[in-house]
Parts: sequence; structure tokens; C-alpha cells
Amino acid sequence: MVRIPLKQLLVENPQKVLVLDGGQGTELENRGIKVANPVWSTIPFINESFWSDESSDHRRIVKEMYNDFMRSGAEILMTITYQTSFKSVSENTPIKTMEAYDRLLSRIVDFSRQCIGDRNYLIGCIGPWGAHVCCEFTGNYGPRPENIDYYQYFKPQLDNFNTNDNLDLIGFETIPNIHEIKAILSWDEAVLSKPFYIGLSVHEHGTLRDGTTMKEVAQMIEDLGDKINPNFLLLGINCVSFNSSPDILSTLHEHLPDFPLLAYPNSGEIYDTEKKIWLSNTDKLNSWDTVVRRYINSGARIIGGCCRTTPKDIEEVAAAVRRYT
Ligand code: MET
Ligand SMILES: [Zn+2]
Repeated sequence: MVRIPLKQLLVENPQKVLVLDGGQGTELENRGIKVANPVWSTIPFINESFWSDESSDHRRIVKEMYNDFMRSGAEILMTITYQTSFKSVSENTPIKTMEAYDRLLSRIVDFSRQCIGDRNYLIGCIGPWGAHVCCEFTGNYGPRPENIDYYQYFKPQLDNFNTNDNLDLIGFETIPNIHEIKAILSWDEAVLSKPFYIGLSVHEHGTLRDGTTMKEVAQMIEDLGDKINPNFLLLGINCVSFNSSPDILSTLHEHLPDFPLLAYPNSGEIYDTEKKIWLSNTDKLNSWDTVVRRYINSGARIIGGCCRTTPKDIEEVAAAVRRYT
């Protein structure tokens, strides 16, 4: 294997900070793929022509996107599987059986690996339970979020990702609800046998979308003590406001000073759900240089961008990472 295992890399090189790619879903949209549908950025992979026609436009666009992120300096990249849970796929596409679903995931992962080569790290991206009902930015999981069967929801995607050697890390992203975090962290190595991280979905003022404070999240993790799954490698924030993200990460670091963190904020633009357009970040208080420097001072080991960040943003992230490590 050309790459050393990620866990080993993080432990043996305490100064190393990995540059992550940017928002794949919105970047595919920038490049002309229409992603407005219930499985969002999974859509290009659903059509059989993606797989049968080597020269398909969508295939070329995905490849070019990965190439551009790598050219910008990304060394860890994500599969485009945020909205690819068995539930979302089987309810909204012609792919209905577990067998066909499994094939879809393996094809996506193996194609992503081909695109990024053997040297770079690949994350198997998993969106939150709330993604299939679009509430990852409200955290409103109904009256009894503690009763949701998170395991049943994630199991098909996990079973596939756990066993695919092309993946180095599993990323649970944009998790807005404390009960969902508790569920994920209750799973042992039999359920989650690959290294994984959790990216929290947080408000600008710094609480989880459901109102839980970073201190409470940290306390919950501390309380797990030795019972914690050894594959839990990193905790962090993603798709959070660009401007407030350094403060939020620093709070997390204050409460979990020894835990490796990660951060990949969105561009700071706001999505207007009525007009269906992105409103520009008129109040961009920080530059990537400042944001990245502050992340690194707060223990971040993986840094990149989420929605609406582009290869240009990742170039700036990479330059700052070089400057401050
Ligand atoms: C809503 S956050 C989505 C993150 C995901 N990695 C993507 O850009 O495709
Ligand atoms: Zn995002």
C-alpha cells in the first residue's frame, strides 16, 4: 500500500495537517450537474450510462472535479455519497434491492479511488439521518429523537464502507442531534470497524443545531472513557458558518484538548430556500489564512471546505496549511 494508515500518520506526525477537498455536491452543481432531487449529488451515479459509457459527461465532470481539488493541494478527498443512504436511494431511485445498492456503493467508492490515485486518502462520506428529511440544519428530529433507530438507517452504508479497502476513513457529516452522536458512539468495532470521524452541524452561536453546547458534547465523549470505539479518530465541525467556525472549534478544543479535530466550513454564503439561490457572504470577516491558522492552533488535523467552497478555496487552505505547519 502506498499510503500509511491514517491513524498511524496522525499519531506519528503530530504536526501533520491534511488538506481536505471542498464541497463536492455544490461543485458538481457549479459544473452543470443538476443536483436538485431527493438523492442530491448521488444523482450522476444512478444512471447506468455513468458506468457503461466511459465518455459520459457526468463521468468526465466528476473526474475533473477531483483533479482540480488535488491540483489545489487536497490530499484527502471524499466520496460523493452524502445523500446515498439505503433509505434515500431505495425510496427515490430505481435501485431497490440491497444487492443493487451494495453494487452502487462499491462502484462509487472504487471509481473515486481511481480518480484520486493510491497516494491520497479517501473518506467514505455518510450524511446524517436528518439528510433524508432535510433537517440537518435545524436538528429537529421530531418529539423523540432518542427513539430513532439510527443503526438500522446507517447499517447498509456502513456494512459496505467497513469492508472496502479503497476507503481510509468513514466520515459522518453534518450531524445536528446529540442522540444521533450518542448512537454512533455507542457502536463498537464490530459495527464500525474502520477509522471514522464525526462532523457536527452547529449554529453560528456555537451550539449543536438541537441546542446542545460544545461543553456537553465534550462531556459526553469524556464520560465514555475506555468504552469509546478505538476507531473514533477525529471530531469536528462541517458546513458551519465560515466566520464563526474558528471560535467554535476553539471551544471544542478547550473542552477536549487532546482529541484530534477537523474543520471544513461552508463558504459563508446563505441558501435562500424560497428563491433557491445562494446569497453572497457580504460580511466575510476572515480570510482562509486567518481561519486556517486558528484551526491549527485549536488542534485541527484535517482542514478543507464544505458547501460552495471550490478548488480556489482549497488552494488558499493548502497555502495556509503550508505556512502554519
Ligand atoms: C450539506 S453538507 C454536504 C457535504 C458533502 N461532503 C458534499 O459536499 O457533498
Ligand atoms: Zn456542506
